[in-house]
Amino acid sequence: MEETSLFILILLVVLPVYYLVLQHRKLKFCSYPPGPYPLPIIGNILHLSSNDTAHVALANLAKIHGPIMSLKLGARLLIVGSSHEAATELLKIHDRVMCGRPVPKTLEVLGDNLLTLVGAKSCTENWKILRGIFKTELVASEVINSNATMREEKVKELIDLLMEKVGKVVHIRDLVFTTAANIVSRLLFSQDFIGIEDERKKINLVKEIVKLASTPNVADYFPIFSGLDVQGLRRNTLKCRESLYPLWDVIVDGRKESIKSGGDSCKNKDFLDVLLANGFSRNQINWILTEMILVSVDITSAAVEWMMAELIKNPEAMNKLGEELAKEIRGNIKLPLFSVSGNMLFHKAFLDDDYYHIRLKFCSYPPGPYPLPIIGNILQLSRKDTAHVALANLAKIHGPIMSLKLGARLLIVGSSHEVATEILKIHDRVMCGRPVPQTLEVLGGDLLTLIGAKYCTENWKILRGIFKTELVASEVMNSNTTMREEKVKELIDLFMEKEGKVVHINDVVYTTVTNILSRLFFLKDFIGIEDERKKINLIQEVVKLGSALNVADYFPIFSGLDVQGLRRKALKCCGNLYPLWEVFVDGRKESIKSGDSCKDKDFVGVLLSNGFSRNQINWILTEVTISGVDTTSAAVEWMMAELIKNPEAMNKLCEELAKEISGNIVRDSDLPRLPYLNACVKESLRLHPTVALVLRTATETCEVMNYTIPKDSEVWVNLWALGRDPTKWDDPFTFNPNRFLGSNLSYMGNNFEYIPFGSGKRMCPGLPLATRTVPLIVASLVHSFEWYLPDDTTPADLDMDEKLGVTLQKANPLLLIPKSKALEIRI
Ligand code: HEM
Repeated sequence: MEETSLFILILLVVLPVYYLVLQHRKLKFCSYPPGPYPLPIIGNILHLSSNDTAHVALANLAKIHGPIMSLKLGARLLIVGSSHEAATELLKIHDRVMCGRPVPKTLEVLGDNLLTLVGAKSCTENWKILRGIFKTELVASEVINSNATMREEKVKELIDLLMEKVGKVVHIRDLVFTTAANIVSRLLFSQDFIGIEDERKKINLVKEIVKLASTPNVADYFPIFSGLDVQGLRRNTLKCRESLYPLWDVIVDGRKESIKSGGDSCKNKDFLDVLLANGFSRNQINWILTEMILVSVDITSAAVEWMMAELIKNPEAMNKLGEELAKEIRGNIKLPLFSVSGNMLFHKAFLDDDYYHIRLKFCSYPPGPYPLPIIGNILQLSRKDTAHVALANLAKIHGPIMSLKLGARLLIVGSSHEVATEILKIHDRVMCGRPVPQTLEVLGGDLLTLIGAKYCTENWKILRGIFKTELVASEVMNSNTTMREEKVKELIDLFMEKEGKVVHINDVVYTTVTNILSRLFFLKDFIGIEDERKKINLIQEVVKLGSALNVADYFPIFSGLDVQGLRRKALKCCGNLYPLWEVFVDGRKESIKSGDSCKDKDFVGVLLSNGFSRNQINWILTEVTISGVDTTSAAVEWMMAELIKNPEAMNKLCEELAKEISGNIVRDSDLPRLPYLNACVKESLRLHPTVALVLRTATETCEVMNYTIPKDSEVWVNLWALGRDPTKWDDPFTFNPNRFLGSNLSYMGNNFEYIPFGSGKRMCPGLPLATRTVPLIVASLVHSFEWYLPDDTTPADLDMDEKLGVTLQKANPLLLIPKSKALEIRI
């Protein structure tokens, strides 16, 4: 027994030593490439003991042993090529033979027996199939081209994220890692793999698998350990798989479901669709998705990180690249990282434990007046009622695109037609947000809202759709012609009664316009003679509160508070206004209930039949009224003031009306035959755009005129400045309607030197109503009356001072005395 034990012991000790000696000798005497002397058993492992600098160690060894070397890693022979000749022989001449891949045993646990690309030990038929699918479905030139927008979007998201981190330290590789992973995942299964909410979880998971796969596994080099997992690498890899595969399962199951339910026919087929259509198993798909992400993402993000590090380290190259980009790139997807030379400074690059962290400092906002600490440029706009003029003056100093700070908020102001074009046309999709004062938020809250919509949400779209079809569609406009004419006739009758007396033009017109709207709302006048000013005052109070500067909007410290009492007052105001709407809304409900079918096609009827709540309807009526009445009545007042101030224009208009109108009543159908009237309206809106500042917010970070406009900045377009731009208008401060005669400048928001109704997604939806109401009222006033200024004021004395609230009003109301022309009715 003892002998047997001894024999086994000898076998166990002597045979491996004999085997190793043999191996060692074989190595010595065969004509393998030269290399450092291998130690018994471990070979040259000590030469490469530091895994993360093996490439450097090998390059140094190549200096001694030549461009092709042999080393021993445990039991494995390793050949290393380090010159282009060696590379040519290995990868070109002997490509067919050298096409195997050493797959670490760690990874084998994941991909073994499966079709695999990077994990294929030799170029098998299965490998060929998979590589074929990869090439056709992922990287064929049509696929690459058709996914250009997707890639640009992903990079844009990266840029937006960097914009949010302006001035902070960012981890370049991690951020790019997410972008690269999502670009690949979009190709694979049309979804982002790493969402914002995932934070580092998924990134860490992928990195962990990469790390495990690249850790030398003793089982790969010492057959004696083959099949064992002494370092726990396989166990840890399987653990990672347990976390990763369920993530793939969700995606694959979701896709299977959608295919089962008929699928999304509009969606292009992606890689996953092809795998499923080809009957790939769940395990197979999980592995393919894993290896695609593993091989592509780490490598791509490292490449970007290195390139950034080199550019930072080589400012000359960075500048040259910056110049090339500034010269060649047009449009908004310019990478701000390389923004126009000098606009952005990379302050410092430094190494920490693992990665380059790069501190970025952006200075690429548009120029503007120097902001004071905390309050910023608020003092420059302290007189809110002339903010449009102050901004136009600042633009003369700082240029047509400026940035200012209002407390904590960044404000971008555009004052030229080029800037307006970029903001409202080129970047309309991004600039479609609206800054809603916290005062108004309490009223609109969670309700469907138009003017109060911070973003162009689905709800906003629904409401805008209803607004357009039910209030201003051409059929609605045409079918309500008589109603509008009647309301204007009432206005004329009222002035007839006041003949010889001083009248407040805006007040009277205000009532007319409110009632034109309320007739569209619920077929009744909202403001009756008996109401005196109560309802008008209430509406005007809501407008005033909505336009008052609320500190909570500019200083986050006050956010949610109501230090000026604006929200409280707005709520109180609506508390008084809403019951007044409700009288009419309830009336409409009753009439619908009692089957008054011919009257169910008004706005409120449509809102009720669509199940809108009482509160919702109250708010919609309020917001349409506040956006429509103030603007329209101010437009009439300004135009009347200009006509009084410019008797020549007034006479010309009177002549046109006398010639074209057959009778004492101007009809809606007459308007197209009155070119001078229409030119007067346009000219008046040029000088006095009743919405002087178009207010938007940037919903994403973008670039305008090569400047960075960060997400959430407030963006104003100064229509008042556009209308008075001397580079676009001859004699811009003179009221000269002739300039619009024969001109093709329309209200449609296509000519950016003239956009009184705004442009793009948030353009005024009330335009069709406004452009038929304003000329009808003014033509009627001018056709029926001669107008005189009170107190012997001459037209030259008439002041044109402005006051900016939500709308641009005449600071001193226009007071006039009507004298009937006592026209004969001509039939
Ligand atoms: C002369 C009269 C008017 C002028 C000059 C005017 C001008 C404007 C302007 C410049 C805007 C902002 C556009 C933009 O952001 O690009 C706007 C928005 C709006 N206007 Fe008018 N408007 C007038 C009459 C009306 C009328 C009569 C109504 C309603 C019947 C109305 C309802 C609205 C609404 C609801 C918005 C907000 C749209 C949104 O944010 O989606 N407007 N208006």
